Amino acid sequence: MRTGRDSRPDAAGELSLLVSSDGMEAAGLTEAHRDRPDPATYLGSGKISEIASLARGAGAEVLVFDTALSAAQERNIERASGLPVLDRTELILEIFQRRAKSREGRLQVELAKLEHLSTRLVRGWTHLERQRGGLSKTGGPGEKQIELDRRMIAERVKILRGQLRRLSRQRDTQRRSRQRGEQLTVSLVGYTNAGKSTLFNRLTRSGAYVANQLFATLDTTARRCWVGGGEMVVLSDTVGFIRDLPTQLIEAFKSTLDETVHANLLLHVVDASSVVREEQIDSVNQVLKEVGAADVPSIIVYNKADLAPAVLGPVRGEGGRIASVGVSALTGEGIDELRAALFEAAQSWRRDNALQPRELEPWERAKLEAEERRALASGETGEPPADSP
Ligand SMILES: Nc1nc2c(ncn2[C@@H]2O[C@H](COP(=O)(O)OP(=O)(O)OP(=O)(O)O)[C@@H](O)[C@H]2O)c(=O)[nH]1
Ligand SMILES: [Mg+2]
Repeated sequence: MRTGRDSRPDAAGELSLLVSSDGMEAAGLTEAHRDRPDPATYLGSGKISEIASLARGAGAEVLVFDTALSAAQERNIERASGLPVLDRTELILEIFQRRAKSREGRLQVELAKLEHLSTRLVRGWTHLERQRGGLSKTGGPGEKQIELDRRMIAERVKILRGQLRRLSRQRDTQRRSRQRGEQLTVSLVGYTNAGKSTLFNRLTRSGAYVANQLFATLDTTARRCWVGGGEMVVLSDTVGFIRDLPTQLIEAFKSTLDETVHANLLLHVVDASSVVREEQIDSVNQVLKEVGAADVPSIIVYNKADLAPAVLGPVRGEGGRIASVGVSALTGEGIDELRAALFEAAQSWRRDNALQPRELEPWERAKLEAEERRALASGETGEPPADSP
């Protein structure tokens, strides 16, 4: 179900991917356009009954709205249609919950869900009710119950915040020790499903989880990445962004997103084959701004060049620095140019900060050499092309 004046051609595809990423199957899709949403029901009553009968005809068990609904709107649509309703925020929260694997990830999602829940309690509507067994037909819980729920939530939120703060301190320490390594730290950012993990695996020869679903990656992983000429960078794969990322998630994922804020360089990975790639770039820049990473230098990586070959080849911008490169993380096309760009970035970062390459520990050198041997054996030299500095 899509509403509003949203007529981007890819929005339907994104909604279908979101729905399937939550383990559901889309039974049908319908659009509604309203200049101003009804404060009580979002849509008009005629439209809601139309949707309800469509949904029943298609055997749907839940209505998903590709927009944020207020607690009251949600409750009223559920009553009018007789079907449970998920709005866009809740759908994304559900997906995050499915994906969260690490302890930190689980805590972050739980916190985000509770924060969301507490906004829903304000109007005397509780989703705990749904968890307790089906839709209430009697007009919601009593004030006393709401008070209890609210107190329980507040206590749990406090505990979660404390645990997350401790984990965040650990993360800071790890990050500082990495930064003492005096290597350029590079963070992959981009719209969900752009191919960040595929690119991460290609560059670091590791096995991060890749899937054609939204938010496949929730946790941050960092690996060394050899970029040729004896130069190395530390590359992090991170959670993908999406248009209108729920603010509760941004807040809860603060420490994960901090990896991005503290990176020396961002590789902004773009699905070059998407018809809405400019909008996706804007959405990502918006989230970067919200997390305070707007000023971190970045290179745009147009990925999926196998589907959009026009993007191949580096483009230089201000001061001769590389502004964008085109690659296919899938086929490996353009990867040498990307490595060369990283090599260049690492060298100029070193120059700017008057840093010497760090003396490697023996085990690091051994690991690096093994990596290099593997790279050579698989036909990837990892060396910058001959014409680069
Ligand atoms: N054709 C093509 N598909 C690609 C390329 N890179 C990645 N993909 C596919 O795009 C989908 C998403 O890839 P991921 O690497 O999981 O994307 P991601 O950006 O890490 O996604 P999230 O972790 O969900 O944010 C997968 O089906 C990949 O196989 C590419 O260069 N070309
Ligand atoms: Mg990923």
